[in-house]
Amino acid sequence: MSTQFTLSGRARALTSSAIREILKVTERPEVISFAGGLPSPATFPVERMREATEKVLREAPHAALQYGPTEGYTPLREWVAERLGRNGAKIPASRVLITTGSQQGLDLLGKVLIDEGSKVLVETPSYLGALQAFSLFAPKFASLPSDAQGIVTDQITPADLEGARFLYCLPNFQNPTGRRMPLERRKALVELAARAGVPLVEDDPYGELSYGGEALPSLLSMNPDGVIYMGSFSKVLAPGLRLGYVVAPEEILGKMVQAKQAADLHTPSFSQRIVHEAVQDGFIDRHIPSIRSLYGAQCQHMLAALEREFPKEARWNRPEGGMFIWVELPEGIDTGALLAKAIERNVAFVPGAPFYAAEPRRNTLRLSFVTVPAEKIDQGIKVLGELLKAEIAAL
Ligand SMILES: Cc1ncc(COP(=O)(O)O)c(CN[C@@H](CCCC(=O)O)C(=O)O)c1O
Repeated sequence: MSTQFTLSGRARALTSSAIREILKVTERPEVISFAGGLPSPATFPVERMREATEKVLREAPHAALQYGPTEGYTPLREWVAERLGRNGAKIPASRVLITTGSQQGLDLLGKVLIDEGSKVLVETPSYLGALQAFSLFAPKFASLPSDAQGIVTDQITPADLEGARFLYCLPNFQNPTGRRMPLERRKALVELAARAGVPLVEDDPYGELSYGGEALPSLLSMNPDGVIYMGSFSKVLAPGLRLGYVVAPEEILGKMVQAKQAADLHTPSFSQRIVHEAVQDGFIDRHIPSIRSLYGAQCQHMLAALEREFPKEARWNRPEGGMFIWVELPEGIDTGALLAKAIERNVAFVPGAPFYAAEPRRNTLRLSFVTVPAEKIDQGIKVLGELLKAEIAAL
């Protein structure tokens, strides 16, 4: 009798991350990948991390290799709270939970806030990793009207907000569109959500990657008791550390801690202590300008290549920070089918459809401009331009 595995209904409903699936293909060195939001390896502070690792193993080896508290390494929680405080959000360290990447924060939020059929408000489009994490709990997504500046707050009605468990948004350099929500809309969104009693979930892994260096106030800073904030070390240090954090009012955070206990007990002590050591003495503030400068140059390089190589019918944004350019093509173009042809020519991107909770616009695609060097951007965009011109000619 062969072993019979019976999948749970939840497992049967699981789908793969389009980004993760494409990344399997892009491991071939000849592939020029604009797919994953993988930070440029040139930004990884290798020497700093080596020194921090050696210091941690010299000064606190047993604590670094031992189990630790689910909430996280207290000095790191305090560092996060202090840094957010300098950016205008006065919150106690007791509201900070260190997570295994901010992606785990999305999973924990789903576990704690979503029942089957719960109404969850999202942007149009939104981060596919969040849609995937939340979908595990079978919510009823409601996509909010959005434009080049994010959620169109003056089109939100009380009926939109009625009964929503939370509203998930990315005000800074949004994934996948690269857009940034202006101050007036941030204030309006916080006001609308507070009046309706709907929690805001502010996902902010790219907040410090503004090319101009200036920052707009976080939603968290405007209403700490009504906003759950998520941050990450992935884009300002390195994603392989798998270190992120969630900031939430104590009642919710306590439930996320319980959910995390059941998931992984705690975030690796080793990573937390190394990162805490690495970020001392203002290292992050000295390090981030070099990332902004590189990504700003990469962005300008890709924009020039798009102007040069893409068909005149294509439209795209001009981001002021972050890692992504969002391309819209004529109706009838299916970027899912286009990806297969692009991969045959060793170029990869993420088709737009998986970023939509409903009514996917298949004539869209996301390009990450930070991961490959400038000359590869030229080569890859030239190939995509040729493929797009052929597709449009065949419409
Ligand atoms: C809005 C938003 N929220 C959370 C995450 C997860 O970042 P971490 O877990 O903190 O590394 C991300 C990272 N997303 C990247 C990386 C995904 C990498 C991958 O799936 O391999 C992307 O969209 O390509 C994000 O953009």
